[in-house]
Amino acid sequence: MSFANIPLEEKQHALQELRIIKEQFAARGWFPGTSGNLSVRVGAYQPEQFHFAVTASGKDKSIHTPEDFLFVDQAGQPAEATKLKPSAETLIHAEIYRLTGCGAIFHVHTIYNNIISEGYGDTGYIPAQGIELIKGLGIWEENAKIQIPILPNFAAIPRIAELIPAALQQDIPGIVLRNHGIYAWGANAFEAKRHLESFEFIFEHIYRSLTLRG
Ligand SMILES: CSCCC(=O)C(=O)COP(=O)(O)O
Ligand SMILES: [Zn+2]
Repeated sequence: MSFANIPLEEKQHALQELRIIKEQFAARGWFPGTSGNLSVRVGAYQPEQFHFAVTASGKDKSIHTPEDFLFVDQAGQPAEATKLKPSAETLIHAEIYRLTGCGAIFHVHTIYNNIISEGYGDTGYIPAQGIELIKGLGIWEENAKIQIPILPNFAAIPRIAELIPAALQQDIPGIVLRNHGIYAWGANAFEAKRHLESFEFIFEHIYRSLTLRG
């Protein structure tokens, strides 16, 4: 489906969803120093052709402006004429969409995801078990044991993107960049938000449990 053929109402709905999520996450302090980026896919999905709305790069995400979002294609290139620059990490979003066909991807930098990803960075994954919010990831198995993948935080985003296919864990809707932040996704914005909140709960739980035990 070409970008022009995607109904205007669907595009406006995606922008409205992003605006609300952006406001909610900003209120939690989840976009320090302009970090973080958000996207919602629009139109039909084929691995080789799709479109999504993404946050513009370098904006203060705690305020709303008419220049907060733009639409890009599967290669991360603007889908229509604009002076806006897509997020510097758009290629990571594009690769996750290509591999999963998901509907929304949210990326935030938090103290907990940074500290925990550094602590387990050499292991390559964050292990978690016995934390109720694992169910928030859609994993309902009793006492499930999960491994959340960690990728190196290369300066070159294409170098990170090319590691994603091998890093993806079936049933784990997230990837962490070491000492950088998390990407969480879902079939739609509601699910991606639930997954992101669940991951962040898990990271804080691990951090506080380790601190308590000394
Ligand atoms: C200012 S934090 C460094 C860049 C980053 O990791 C990030 O999430 C924000 O980049 P964007 O281009 O999406 O504003
Ligand atoms: Zn980032």
